[in-house]
Amino acid sequence: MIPFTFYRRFEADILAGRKTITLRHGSEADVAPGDILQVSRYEDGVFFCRLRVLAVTPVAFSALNDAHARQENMTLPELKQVIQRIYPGIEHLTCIEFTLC
Ligand SMILES: CC(=O)Nc1ccn([C@@H]2O[C@H](CO)[C@@H](O)[C@H]2O)c(=O)n1
Repeated sequence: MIPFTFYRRFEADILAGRKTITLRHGSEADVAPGDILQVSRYEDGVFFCRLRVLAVTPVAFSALNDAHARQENMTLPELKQVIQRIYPGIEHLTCIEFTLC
């Protein structure tokens, strides 16, 4: 089981199945299809679910599209703004697609 965190503001969307991908950079993206993620909130470490990784795909920031945004339950401008805040200036991202266990 791989420990993994999300900001707490995404907890409800993940538990409801409205958010089915996350875009990560560097060692945070070190997962493979079939891995089980033990997911807790970044802010307080509270466990809230297990996720199974379905796919791991490289994606450039400039190639993000409406399909990515839909899977994040955001608009594309919202998603780009969120990512620019978390990973300023980073072009190389990894899209991790998941499902609730
Ligand atoms: C807590 C932590 O370690 N890191 C991150 C990094 C990203 N994300 C979310 O994934 C999507 C694309 O980046 C957006 O919805 C982000 O807000 C997150 O929740 N937590």
